Amino acid sequence: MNGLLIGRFQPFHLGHLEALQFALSKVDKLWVGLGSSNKPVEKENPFTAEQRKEMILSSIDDSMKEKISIYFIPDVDNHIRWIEKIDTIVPKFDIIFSNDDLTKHLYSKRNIQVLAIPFLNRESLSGTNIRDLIIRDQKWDDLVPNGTRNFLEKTNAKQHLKNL
Ligand SMILES: Nc1ncnc2c1ncn2[C@@H]1O[C@H](COP(=O)(O)OP(=O)(O)OP(=O)(O)O)[C@@H](O)[C@H]1O
Ligand SMILES: NC(=O)c1ccc[n+]([C@@H]2O[C@H](COP(=O)(O)O)[C@@H](O)[C@H]2O)c1
Repeated sequence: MNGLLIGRFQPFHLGHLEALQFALSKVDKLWVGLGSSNKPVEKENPFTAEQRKEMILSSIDDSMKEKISIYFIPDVDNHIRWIEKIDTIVPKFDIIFSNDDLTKHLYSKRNIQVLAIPFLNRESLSGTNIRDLIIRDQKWDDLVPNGTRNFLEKTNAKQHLKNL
């Protein structure tokens, strides 16, 4: 069985890692969709799709890499066209992993199971919170995997975020 999990991963954090592990406990192959791949870099979307892919690949081990493929999913002005667009980008899948009501609704008319993802420590583990901690010079590095931490440090993400 194949599954799809779409997220923004701005940046890829330990909650996202847990979400991928949860999804992989249900499917053999997981397509990870990097949402808003066509959005310009801005405060809420500070990292490009290529950079988010780098964070994910440097944060997961080889056995996970074998089961995951990453795809770029652009935003589209119409939701129906968005899921049609996804069909042209990712291979067939049986399950979509999402906590988003709109995504659940969009796929409810198809023969695709929608599974909710259990949240891990959601108060701390959200992209919004981590971006905010980085900007405010607060401790954030224990909320992300090593791959993401190294990426954010080497690219001087603090300054980048402050400049947006
Ligand atoms: N703490 C968490 N534990 C488990 N799953 C999570 C957690 N945070 C996000 N997810 C899931 O990961 C997927 C991608 O989420 P997304 O990229 O929107 O992250 P986010 O941290 O909520 O982002 P932001 O705060 O920037 O909106 C979604 O399915 C979301 O439900
Ligand atoms: N019409 C659209 O382009 C459309 C609809 C729903 C979600 N998305 C994208 O999917 C990604 C994940 O969204 P949620 O965090 O709302 O599940 C985001 O990048 C979001 O922009 C796009």
